[in-house]
Amino acid sequence: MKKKESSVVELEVGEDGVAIISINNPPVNLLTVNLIFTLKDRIEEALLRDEVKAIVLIGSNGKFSGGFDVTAFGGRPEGNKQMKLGFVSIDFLTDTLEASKKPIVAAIDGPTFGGGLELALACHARISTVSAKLGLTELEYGVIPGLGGTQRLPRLVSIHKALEMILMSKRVSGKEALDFCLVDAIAPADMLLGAARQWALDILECRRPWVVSLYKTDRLEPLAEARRMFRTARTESQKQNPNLFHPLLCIDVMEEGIVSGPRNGLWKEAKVLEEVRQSDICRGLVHIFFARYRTSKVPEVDGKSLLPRNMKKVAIVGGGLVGSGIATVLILSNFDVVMKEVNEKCLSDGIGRVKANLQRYVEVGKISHQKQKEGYMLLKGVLSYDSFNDVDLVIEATEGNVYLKQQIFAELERYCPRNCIFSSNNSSNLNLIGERTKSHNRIVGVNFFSPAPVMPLLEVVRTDRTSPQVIVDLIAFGRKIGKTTVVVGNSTGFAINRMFFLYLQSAIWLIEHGADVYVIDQAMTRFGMQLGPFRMVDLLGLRVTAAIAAHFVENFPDRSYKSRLIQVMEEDNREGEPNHRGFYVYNDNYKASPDPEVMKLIDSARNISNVSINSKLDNLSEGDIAEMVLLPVLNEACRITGEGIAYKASDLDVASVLGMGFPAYRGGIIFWADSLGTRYICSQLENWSKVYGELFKPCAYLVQRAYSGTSLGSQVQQVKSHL
Ligand SMILES: C[C@H](O)CC(=O)SCCNC(=O)CCNC(=O)[C@H](O)C(C)(C)COP(=O)(O)OP(=O)(O)OC[C@H]1O[C@@H](n2cnc3c(N)ncnc32)[C@H](O)[C@@H]1OP(=O)(O)O
Repeated sequence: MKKKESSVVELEVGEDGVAIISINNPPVNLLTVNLIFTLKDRIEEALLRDEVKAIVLIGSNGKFSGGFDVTAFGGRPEGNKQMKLGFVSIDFLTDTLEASKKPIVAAIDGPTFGGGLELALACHARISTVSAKLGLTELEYGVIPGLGGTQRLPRLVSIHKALEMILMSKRVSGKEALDFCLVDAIAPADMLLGAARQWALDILECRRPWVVSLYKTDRLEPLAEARRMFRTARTESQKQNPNLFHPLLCIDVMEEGIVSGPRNGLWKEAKVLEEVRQSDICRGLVHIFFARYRTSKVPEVDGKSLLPRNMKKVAIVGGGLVGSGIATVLILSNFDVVMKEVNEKCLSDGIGRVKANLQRYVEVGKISHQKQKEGYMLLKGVLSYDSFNDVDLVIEATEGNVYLKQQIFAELERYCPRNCIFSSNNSSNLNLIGERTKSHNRIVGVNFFSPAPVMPLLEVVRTDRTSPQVIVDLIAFGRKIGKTTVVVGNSTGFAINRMFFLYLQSAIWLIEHGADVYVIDQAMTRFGMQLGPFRMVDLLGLRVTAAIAAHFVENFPDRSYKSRLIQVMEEDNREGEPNHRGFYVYNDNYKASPDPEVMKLIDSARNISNVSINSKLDNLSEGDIAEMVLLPVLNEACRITGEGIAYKASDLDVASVLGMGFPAYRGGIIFWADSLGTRYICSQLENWSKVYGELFKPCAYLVQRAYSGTSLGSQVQQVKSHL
């Protein structure tokens, strides 16, 4: 065998005349402009060499390609190479690779996303392993498939399926891909190369079809139906994300290819890609993509030398709403779970809630009956700590006071193994909770957000004594249960609840001073928040909200706005979603409708607090509302950073997106604020605080950043945590 190597793309010609071209750019074989040009050289070389009859394209180490390196997106194009990116799809993929006179087959294993899958789509056949993961995920980064994916995918799998895959950035397994003809055959990983090789020779010898995806038409729907599908897709996309324009441009590009022919579609794709990759939306989404990776880099925790311990069994103390939600998450991730309660009744209620959660998942098709059955087997209910002798982690999720929690932690120390991690899911001070133990190095906060099975964030709270090993273990634990972990320092409310509280405070302040509940919620969802503040309170439940509020007012009396509204609503028997009455009323399917009665309750709260309506606040624009609600949240985020509770500003971006529903395409609360500028924000808050009071007063950290003209996202000089 003759072998020619380049650092990132290798070419090797076998005795059967099949050239194996292998992408070799660890860890996930990302594509860069340079790599693509090298790949083009290798393919041209193989096409020129007489002994080469056919070509197989593969990725090294069982990973076809994680797609294009998205660091290239979100900024200005740099130099000529970047400028060529959009045109690679025509010069190289279409006119060289797809038009080649020798058959080219993609051998697909592992991640095959974005540009990686687009490379494979331009080949004349695709052989995959069952477990490979394929998808055109570009919309998640604010761009569109730019290497021909908008044109080839509909022609291979139908317009209907392509729209679904591209607009939802849907990832499918090799097995699913075979079912709808995205791949031509499946092979076991150790036989993949051989199967692809044979397939390429079969094409050459006319035993298999030589398919040029770009010109395939047999799977396309008739034109009138296609137009209807594009129209529906536009309407749906606008309904779901009215502020995003790149999905609409993507649909335009797909339609162009169907109506005016694929070559025109390719040119339009190239043009649109250049446009969207420089947009603010792309910048925000790429920022969040990398910020999520950075959350696992925690000061004084060496993630390279410390290996996470394998956790298998978790105990949960408390089977209430929160405890049973956490138990559900863990069971679905195959952990053995021990749930402890204080008496038979509470225990059977707790277990009943977990079972109801699993049953609901079966009904909506999220899990199979088999998985439900396995879930039941993983859960054990207990009334004593006796079966805690082999648990790896305990999560305390009770509603008790600090004294009761101290007692629980003292018991844990008696019954659990020496390496077991003790954690608490609440906003109390961890140093206080662990006071009656000698286990401070393994005490940590593990905060899930409600509803635990749905919310993708895990907040891990570290005290000054929590060991780095515990942090490494919990980051791995978070990954295993499908959550992104943000590690923060120990303080009242930690990070996410502090931001959430301000979201609520500023909104309540506005309605008590004259703004309308539903106008505020609408302004915030139009800004892009997943839920307006009042809809969010209903989802969380008024009882939980009242508890968070009381905690804050007690701990931050000088800057808390002391409203009686939540209390007045509770007295009116409003629990939020749990009893279908809160700021909204809910039908049996939890569809929310405004409730005119709420106005009367707001009036009572105003009377109790002696607040009068300010006519200026009646007529705020949606943009003004968004700023008046969110700048106090940002102010709190600045305090959290300034106090050293958050280690990186970008951690709060991730926390705001995953924990509060802040729009990812605005890059998170800090990234968004930097787009407004610290001087502007500070002067807005200063003006409001003069008229409206302490709630709006900019904190010292923000004032200092505004004064020095430094962005909030730039590296924080690490302030010592106030622990
Ligand atoms: C022009 C084209 O149409 C546009 C495109 O191709 S858009 C890009 C589409 N690609 C994707 O959506 C893939 C995104 N990546 C992933 O889903 C996962 O990384 C993966 C499934 C490929 C691999 O997962 P896994 O093996 O767990 O590795 P993971 O830890 O995630 O990533 C390894 C490193 O690669 C980086 N990385 C992964 N995908 C990247 C990408 N597309 N761009 C830049 N960096 C990327 C990660 O940041 C990480 O860096 P770090 O080690 O410095 O933290």
